Amino acid sequence: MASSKQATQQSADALWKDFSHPLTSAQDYINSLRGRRLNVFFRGEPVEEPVDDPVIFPSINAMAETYRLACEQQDLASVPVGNTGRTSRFLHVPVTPADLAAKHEMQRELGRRTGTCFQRCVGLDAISACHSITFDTDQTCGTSYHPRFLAFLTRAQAANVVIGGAMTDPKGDRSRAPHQQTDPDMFLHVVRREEDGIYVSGAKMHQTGAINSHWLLVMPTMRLTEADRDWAVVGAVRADSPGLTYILGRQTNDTRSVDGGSLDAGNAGFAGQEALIVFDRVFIPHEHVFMDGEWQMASSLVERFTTYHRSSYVCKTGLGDVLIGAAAEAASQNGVENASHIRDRLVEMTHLNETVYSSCVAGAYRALKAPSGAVYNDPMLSNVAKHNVTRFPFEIARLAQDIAGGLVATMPSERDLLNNVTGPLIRKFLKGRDGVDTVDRMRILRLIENMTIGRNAVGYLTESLHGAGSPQAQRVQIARAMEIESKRAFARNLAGVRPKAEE
Ligand SMILES: Cc1cc2nc3c(=O)[nH]c(=O)nc-3n(C[C@H](O)[C@H](O)[C@H](O)COP(=O)(O)OP(=O)(O)OC[C@H]3O[C@@H](n4cnc5c(N)ncnc54)[C@H](O)[C@@H]3O)c2cc1C
Repeated sequence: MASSKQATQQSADALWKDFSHPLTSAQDYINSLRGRRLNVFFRGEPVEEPVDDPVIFPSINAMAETYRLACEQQDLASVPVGNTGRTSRFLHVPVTPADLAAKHEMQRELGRRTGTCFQRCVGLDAISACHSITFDTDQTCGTSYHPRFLAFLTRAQAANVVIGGAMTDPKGDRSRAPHQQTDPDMFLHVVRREEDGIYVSGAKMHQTGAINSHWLLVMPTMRLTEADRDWAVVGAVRADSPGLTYILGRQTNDTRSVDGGSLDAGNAGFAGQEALIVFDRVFIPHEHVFMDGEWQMASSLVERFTTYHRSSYVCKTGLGDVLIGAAAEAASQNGVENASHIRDRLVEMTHLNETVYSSCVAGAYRALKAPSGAVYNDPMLSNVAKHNVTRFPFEIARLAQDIAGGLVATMPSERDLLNNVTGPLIRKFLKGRDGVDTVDRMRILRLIENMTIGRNAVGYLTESLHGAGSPQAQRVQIARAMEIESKRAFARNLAGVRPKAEE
């Protein structure tokens, strides 16, 4: 599948030549995705131009919203760069607690504006982790990755591009290390080293915004041993590199986007995107390699990335704001908004949503500083935040469905609404309280369906569960940091239990 050596072995300078003008608007960004001839498959067919595909476009539009927000609220979603310009906050490595807090405010706002995964956080958290870990690697191993990484980041900021964070490998038999797998491609690995760079093969799973990105930053997915040296690889790959194949994930009800109309999609404007990315001998020039063989640094990288990324799930509170609003609207349309148990459910939803927010933001203000100068969220609070996210959106979704009623799952289609026979019947029998347009009621119910069992439930629920690591991954980190011995000492002290030595 790989093209000729000449075609694939491009220098870093050559790889950046298409990015000489910064992307300053949503339209610039959308245009930049055209004509890339990516090797993309969706529902068994190659996709010629993803931008023109009606099922894929809402996911592109969600990413584009990060550019729109940067134009509309400059201070929230962009930062100064160079002497005069600005770049996206998604390309800014936080260096103060206030930076981290601002990032979280931006993420919540984008959640509110899109009601889905806007896909740009993984890349931000990947560059943030690489900033400090390349620095630490250079100190520990005598390498020179950090200056290389800074050079890459400076170019990315100047061009204001989208970077995808590619960590999760297929992993095959989960009880085995990479070198123990029957198929070495179960984890992305170096298959050849040459004077100018390296070639990598394998795959990355569940890649958010994969074909909406300009660059992919590949990283190991777990702690490695010395025997896993070839799997210890970090590097930046252009998303249109030869040797890459993208197989897009299917999302519930995704083809409602081609049914016509805008009602049945629930959220016609925005959607998330995940893909399986297959790497077949993809070339990375040395300038874009930020780890090659330093297996002992893999666990630090994974831990640093997940510390950032687990707090990035603050975005789900923006989605929560939308869903709580939709539930309140549905209650009002049904004439029950003043019922005490309905109000109580809205309070409960808000309490859960703000609990997630508070742990993310508290972790930002209790940030720690890495030797590279980057700051990262308090690890305990970040793990607690993400662990809350593995649960609370599911409860918020349950309460939204409770308030919405069964119609959220049994409602006829927009075409039935347009049909001469069924349309009048639907308008009559799906009516709520007087003064509420039946179609408005249907729209709100479809939005609740979209976020709780439809296309954007991928982003609101399953991603909340598994993204940045499944729940057990957080429990392991919480167990490591919970300092149970000092807590026992507090208890013994108050209870008057003498320390062993005194006995
Ligand atoms: C919507 C979505 C978007 C995502 N976006 C990205 C992205 O942009 N970039 C990226 O890199 N990743 C992404 N991910 C991947 C995410 O990080 C993984 O889904 C997560 O780490 C879990 O890995 P897995 O899906 O392979 O599940 P598994 O690892 O198979 O986990 C399934 C279950 O098995 C258990 N388990 C796993 N390994 C072991 C073991 N060794 N011993 C005992 N139990 C085990 C887990 O605790 C879990 O309960 C995304 C995931 C989703 C759902």
